[in-house]
Amino acid sequence: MSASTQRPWTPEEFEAQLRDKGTAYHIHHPFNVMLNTGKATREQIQGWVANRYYYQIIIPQKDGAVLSNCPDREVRREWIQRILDHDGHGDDPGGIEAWLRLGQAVGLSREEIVDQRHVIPAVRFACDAYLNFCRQRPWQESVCSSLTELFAPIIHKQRLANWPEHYPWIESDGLQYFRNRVTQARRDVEQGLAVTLAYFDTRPQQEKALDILKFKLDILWSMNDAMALRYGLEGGPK
Ligand SMILES: O=C(O)c1cc(C(=O)O)c2c(n1)C(=O)C(=O)c1cc(C(=O)O)[nH]c1-2
Repeated sequence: MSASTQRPWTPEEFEAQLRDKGTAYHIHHPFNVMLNTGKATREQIQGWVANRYYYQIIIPQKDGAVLSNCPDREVRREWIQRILDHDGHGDDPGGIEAWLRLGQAVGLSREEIVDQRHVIPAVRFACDAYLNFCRQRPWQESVCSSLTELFAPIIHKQRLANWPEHYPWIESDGLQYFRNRVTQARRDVEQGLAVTLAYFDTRPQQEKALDILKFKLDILWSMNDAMALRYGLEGGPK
């Protein structure tokens, strides 16, 4: 039976299908496994932090794109929080600043992170693909593409659990970004899931949502591929 004639999945089934995609999350990428099992060198950690900075600065830009495409005031009222989380507001310096502190804690200068001298072209292309997708697609599709965050609390918790043990030279304050994200990501996912489960309501639409999530998983995966190529893997290429 083709997808077009099949009954839609129930919200529970659909959510389970989305969660199943977690097998392709970058938590399983050899470069991330190396980082989170204590096998990375100082240079590899620095390379990861400097490159991931580019993802960090793209995120609020893509959230601005979602806002600009969304005519629903109720959604915008919640979504705008994501920009505040990353850019900061009032006394809260925000996630990008927290990332810069992480960079300094791993031994990078603020300047060399901000001027993006370490950002690998393929990492830039991958992040830009995410931004361009969110600029061009209906806002609900962009919301769906944010759902890799379903799997993010685990990866942040893994870092918080393993880095202090394996990399005691990184000051604990530097890990604040990850602490903040555990709760922020859970809240983001609640909103993102509600929109996605409501909007993609036929089987072909639901299948499309799975493809969108895979596209985003591929962005994160290819960033890791690029970093593995540049900085190497423990024990050589895999
Ligand atoms: O460290 C990670 O592995 C990781 C992954 C992801 C993700 O799954 O997209 C995000 C983040 N971190 C993150 O910190 C973050 O703020 C974030 C926002 C988004 C998004 O797509 O809107 N993803 C992620």
